[in-house]
Amino acid sequence: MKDNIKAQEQRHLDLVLQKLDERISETQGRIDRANDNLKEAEKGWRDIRVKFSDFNAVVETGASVHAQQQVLAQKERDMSQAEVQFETLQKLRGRPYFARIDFTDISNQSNQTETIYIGLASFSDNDGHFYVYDWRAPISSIYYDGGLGKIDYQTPVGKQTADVKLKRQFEIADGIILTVFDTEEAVGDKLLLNALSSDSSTKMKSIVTTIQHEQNRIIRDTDSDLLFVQGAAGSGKTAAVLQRVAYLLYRYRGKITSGQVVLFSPNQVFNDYVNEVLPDLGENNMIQMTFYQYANYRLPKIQVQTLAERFESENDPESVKMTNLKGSLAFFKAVGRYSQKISRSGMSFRSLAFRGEPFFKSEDIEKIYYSFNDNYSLNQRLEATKQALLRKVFGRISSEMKKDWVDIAIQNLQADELESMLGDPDKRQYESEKKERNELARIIVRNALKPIIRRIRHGIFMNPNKLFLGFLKSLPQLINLADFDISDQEWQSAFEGSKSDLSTQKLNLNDTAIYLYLFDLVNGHHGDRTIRFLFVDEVQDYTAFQLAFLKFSFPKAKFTLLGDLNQAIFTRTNAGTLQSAMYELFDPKKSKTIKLTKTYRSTEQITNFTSALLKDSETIEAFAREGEKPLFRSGDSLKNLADSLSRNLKADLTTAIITKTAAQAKNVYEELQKKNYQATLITLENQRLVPGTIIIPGYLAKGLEFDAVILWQADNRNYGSEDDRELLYTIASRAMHRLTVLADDSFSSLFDQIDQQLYENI
Ligand SMILES: Nc1ncnc2c1ncn2[C@@H]1O[C@H](COP(=O)(O)OP(=O)(O)OP(=O)(O)O)[C@@H](O)[C@H]1O
Repeated sequence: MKDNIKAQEQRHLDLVLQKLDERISETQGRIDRANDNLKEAEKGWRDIRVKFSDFNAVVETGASVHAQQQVLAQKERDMSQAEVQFETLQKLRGRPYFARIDFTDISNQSNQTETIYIGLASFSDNDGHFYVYDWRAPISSIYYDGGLGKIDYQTPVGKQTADVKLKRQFEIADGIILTVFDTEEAVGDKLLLNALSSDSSTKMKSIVTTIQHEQNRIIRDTDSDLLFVQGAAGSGKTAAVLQRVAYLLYRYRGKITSGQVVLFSPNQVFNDYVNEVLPDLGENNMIQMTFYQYANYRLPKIQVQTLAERFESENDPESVKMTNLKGSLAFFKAVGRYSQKISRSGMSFRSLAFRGEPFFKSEDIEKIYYSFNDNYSLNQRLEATKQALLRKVFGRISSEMKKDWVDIAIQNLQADELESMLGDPDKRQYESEKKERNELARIIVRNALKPIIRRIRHGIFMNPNKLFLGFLKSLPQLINLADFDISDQEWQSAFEGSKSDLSTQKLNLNDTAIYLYLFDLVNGHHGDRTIRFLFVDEVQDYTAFQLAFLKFSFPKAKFTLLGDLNQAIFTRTNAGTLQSAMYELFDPKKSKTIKLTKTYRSTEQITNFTSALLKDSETIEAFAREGEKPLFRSGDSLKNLADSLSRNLKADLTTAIITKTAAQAKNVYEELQKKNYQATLITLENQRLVPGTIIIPGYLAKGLEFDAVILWQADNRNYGSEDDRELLYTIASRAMHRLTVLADDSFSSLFDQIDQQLYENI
């Protein structure tokens, strides 16, 4: 019976492949024709006569150039459409579909059973018969959402119901059906187990064939302005979010592009790790950056604290208490209040000099700034000040022209300078020498004034550093510090820290967000309104302030925040606080939280162990995939490391040795080199993952996964305080198949709470 089904399905597959082949050769023909057309069109340039003899000739030339450009653009569009289609067809050729569903559409009240096949993209013939449905099509949702029987699915015109009679899954390779199985579940565990048992790779893979019901809710959500996803390590948050981007680009095709979607990721190594998923799904990558990159791009002249500095600096200027304050929504609001105060007084200015002399003193600019109507917004005030200053600058031109420095400048002019100012000497016609001198003087003065004009136009007469420090200084009047358990003295010393940082053009990450927000408010910036969807991965490492600032900076974007509150290695954010802060910023009616409790990355043994490491953790359910218990090995770490590495090598696993700091990683690397052991050291964000053994500090391993993880020197020296628990959990949960914990002597007491049955001590 089963063979019979397989044979029938193979016949159907052969038919689809034949249709695909036909379409591929048709498309190849279109590409060839489009190519010929393009070449032909390019020849059109030769027919354009460039004429500048009179005005009409110039207009005529311009019109022909424009027409030629239009023709070329159209041909290029034809060409690239054909190429995109060709690529999609080629992808389908390898594996046209992965599932089949038979159902009756209850909403239609028709009793006819329909059969659809689901794959990476839609494929239909010219009569509109669909051989394959895109996994993102509304109807495809029923594949992910349930077993057999009645299932609702959302379409752009509302909810529909289908009665599912058959769900069939396929494994296909090179045009041959390897396995067929019918299932009554949403996505059969067998298929999922196959997907999860495979080896890790340096690039994340797509999960379209095995998306789980809860993940599908995340992927297809279009109602929420704020979608908050809380999920344990390895529960597929990142995977879901990447499929979500692909889904949104499909759902809003023609309305949004990948350039209107931004993903804030934990570090650049991670950016590199995930950057093939969307192209594999036939979509372009969204914009991806870290918060540090964004801040750095906004403040090119200031050295923003890097990830390594933030994690490794021994004398971290910001205590947890201070981060709680500076990262709070209350602080964010205080910046807003301060900026309103600024419309009455307190703005800081810098003098503008001209030829070494003050042109505008800061007090003069201040007087102008506050001379306008009280109800001017900060933006209007700034614009009005710019206009007033520019008027004064232009008003100075004629008096400046009479000055001696101008005469000297004229006398020193070289012939070529003179020519570039006044044009060809043979064609110059001035009534008098005086007129010629005046013309030269005007040009010289205008040129000399250019820098000051530019500074005025760019608002460089404001002093953002002073403004920022002024704000910090007056904070005790804006916020009750005691609510954050901070004394005036502690605040004063934090203020001194920020002041001294700024004197060397540096800012820590808390201060950066504050500085930028205040700067944007006083400059009347309203953020980037083109971005429609914004994702923040590892949101637990952000403060409420940073998130509120992102909302301010991308006011038209719908937010999807993904986090695991058990992995808060930077902020030690309290779960509830971050979530409730976000609910305060968005309309609660348009906000949703989805929890993912099942984890997929690690074997059941590893997940049980890592969950036991947590205190008051959210529910974590392991996916049933068998493996070894984690191994604890104490004694000579280097010897144990070599043993563990060779064991993993025998099992064909790639291994990450994860240390606490970059310095330790470097040390391990040097030791391995002495033993001629091949490994790659990753200590900088801009490095890429490579196959084989890697050595990496924990904070750069965020969001990544490896076949095997060796946790380096997991003793009390490295992980001695409660604050290290999240980091330890984050590192251990990177392991897919095997976890080894090493310590020279005794293990960190953070492991004490774990039932000894859950690991093996050797
Ligand atoms: N539905 C699924 N089908 C197949 N594989 C899945 C599925 N969901 C998740 N995975 C796999 O599980 C692993 C972990 O997923 P992912 O990295 O998205 O988790 P995460 O929640 O972002 O984890 P972390 O918070 O630890 O970074 C990945 O290898 C991913 O491909």
